[in-house]
Amino acid sequence: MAEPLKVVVTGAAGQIAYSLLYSVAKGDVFGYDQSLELNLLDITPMMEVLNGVVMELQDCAIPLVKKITATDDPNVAFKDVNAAFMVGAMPRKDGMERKDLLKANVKIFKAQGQAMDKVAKKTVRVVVVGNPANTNACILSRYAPSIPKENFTCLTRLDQNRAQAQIAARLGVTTDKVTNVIIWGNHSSTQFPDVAHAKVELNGQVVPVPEAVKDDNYLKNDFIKTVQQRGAAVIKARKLSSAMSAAKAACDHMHDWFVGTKGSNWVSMGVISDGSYGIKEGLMYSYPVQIKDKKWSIVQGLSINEFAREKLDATAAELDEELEAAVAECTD
Ligand SMILES: NC(=O)c1ccc[n+]([C@@H]2O[C@H](COP(=O)([O-])OP(=O)(O)OC[C@H]3O[C@@H](n4cnc5c(N)ncnc54)[C@H](O)[C@@H]3O)[C@@H](O)[C@H]2O)c1
Ligand SMILES: O=C(O)C[C@H](O)C(=O)O
Repeated sequence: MAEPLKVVVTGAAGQIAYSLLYSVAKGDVFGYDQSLELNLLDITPMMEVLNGVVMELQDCAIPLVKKITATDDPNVAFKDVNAAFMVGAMPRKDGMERKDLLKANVKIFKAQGQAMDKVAKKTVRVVVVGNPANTNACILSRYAPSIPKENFTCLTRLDQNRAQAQIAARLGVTTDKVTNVIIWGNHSSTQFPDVAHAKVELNGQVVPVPEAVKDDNYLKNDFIKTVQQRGAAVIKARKLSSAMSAAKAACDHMHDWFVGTKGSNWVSMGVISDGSYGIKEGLMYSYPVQIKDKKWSIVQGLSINEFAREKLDATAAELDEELEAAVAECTD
């Protein structure tokens, strides 16, 4: 068996982590023959709860898990880690937008970036889940300058999974038949779920999603709104934000980063913009990416019509504003 991989989960006593830790521990993300050392970080008042999570993980009796370290010290949690799931942050309540969390959460990512910079492996691969995820990831990266910017990403896979599931249900197929849906921009209500380049396998034939759906009005209106508002709909119903689906998406994201994408398929990830598709450099923007040898690259050359252009720019403008506010918040 390969050397153990060191994985940190922050917010480990919270609700997303409760699903996430089980999936990671049993091998869904890094492989069923990859042993693991799990570092669990939460804040001091949550240490008793976290201890309960550790007991449950032990009681799962999963042979892949070689060691579990529960701590409230980021310098211990991030020490030599290969992969980081950055979940620890306050979730929004009914009626809030995710950017309303900026004030409460962004400083967590500043402090954790500083710790990561000191003690994490320079090859660590990081996915930020805590909201506002894109901007938190940007701040985390800024405060960990010794780690390449490409190693910081944020989660928009939940939005992709939601979009894929909506299209699959509409066409009466399973979700695996729908590929190459794109989430552009911010993990917020300005995100642009785009199926212009998506494909679906229908009766053994692969066809473009717009051709299969045959309802442009639905794709330009209800479909987009449903995906944009899905997080809020879950909060309204559950009185808690999505957790099982968020954990599954975080696992999908990290799995594909480590294992790679298949053939001409792509997935959506928030990554640092290099100016592709006219988006300002330095924003943490969700793009379609392909992954090989644990390196992502933005899919180039997709046609962007006027409708899409407007949406790509609107979500970029929101990210720009958020980042400005976050930087101001972090300047003491
Ligand atoms: N990007 C996405 O797709 C997505 C999806 C769902 C939820 N989220 C976000 O994920 C975050 C976590 O959601 P949840 O439902 O698990 O919340 P939760 O409140 O159940 O758990 C959050 C945990 O983080 C801990 N925490 C707070 N500050 C911390 C710090 N400085 N260091 C370490 N841990 C800290 C809390 O003590 C708590 O245990 C929220 O911000 C939520 O909005 C993002
Ligand atoms: O909507 C939220 O605030 C939680 C999460 O970001 C989601 O998309 O479900």
